[in-house]
Amino acid sequence: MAILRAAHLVKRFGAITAVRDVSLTVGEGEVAGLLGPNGAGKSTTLHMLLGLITPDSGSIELFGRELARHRTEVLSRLNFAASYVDLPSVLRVHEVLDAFARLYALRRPARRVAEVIELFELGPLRKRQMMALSSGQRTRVQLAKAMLNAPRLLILDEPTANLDPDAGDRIRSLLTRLSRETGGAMLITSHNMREVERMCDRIHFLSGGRVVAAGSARELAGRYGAEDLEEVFLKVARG
Ligand SMILES: Nc1ncnc2c1ncn2[C@@H]1O[C@H](COP(=O)(O)OP(=O)(O)OP(=O)(O)O)[C@@H](O)[C@H]1O
Repeated sequence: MAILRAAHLVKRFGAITAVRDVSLTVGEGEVAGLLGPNGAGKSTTLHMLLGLITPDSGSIELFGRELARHRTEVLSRLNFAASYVDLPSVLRVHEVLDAFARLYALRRPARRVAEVIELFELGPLRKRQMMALSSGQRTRVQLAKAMLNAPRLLILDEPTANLDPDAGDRIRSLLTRLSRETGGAMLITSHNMREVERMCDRIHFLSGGRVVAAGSARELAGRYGAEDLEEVFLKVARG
């Protein structure tokens, strides 16, 4: 079953058409990638899928229900993390997680907070203020917050941006393990082609606000006569 089905999304900001025609599906347990050059419309697409902005046209179905008509219900089954979203800097790690656990109206908030602290190895940091964390540590808190409600779809906008290769590699391993263990689907944007090759079952390539190619990394490389996804990216981005 498709967890997410978006069809012919369009979004304009005044004279700018950020998204012209984006259709994509994400299946149960699938890790899907959204790739494309700067300004291709990736974040705008994610923000429509999250109900943060409304498409000018097109449709979004999550878990078989229309987002526009079942907003509260479907949004409670997904979560989001992005490198550009800051969590309150004066709060301590456990306070941030406690606050979101309550916001999500979890049945056993304290227990779930303890579980994600363990999962993301945040125990030694739980009393640290957010402002005193490194980028890699902050990313782990973002992901812990995003896993609080055990989402069936986790949407990640550049989850490893700003991380050094070691921290990025740890986060990728963790996300891969999470998707395998929980069976939850993920939709990820990234400019790191090796990350996408390693993590994503299926890739949607955006350019100029349109999906111009979709398939696995291997299928795309074959279709474009390319060695790897990096070469596919260059061929697609340069038309
Ligand atoms: N709120 C807004 N108002 C006006 N234009 C916007 C707005 N948000 C996005 N845009 C424009 O829409 C286009 C798509 O932007 P978007 O952020 O979706 O691209 P992106 O693929 O996520 O890029 P990047 O890889 O740089 O993050 C860009 O031309 C951008 O300038």
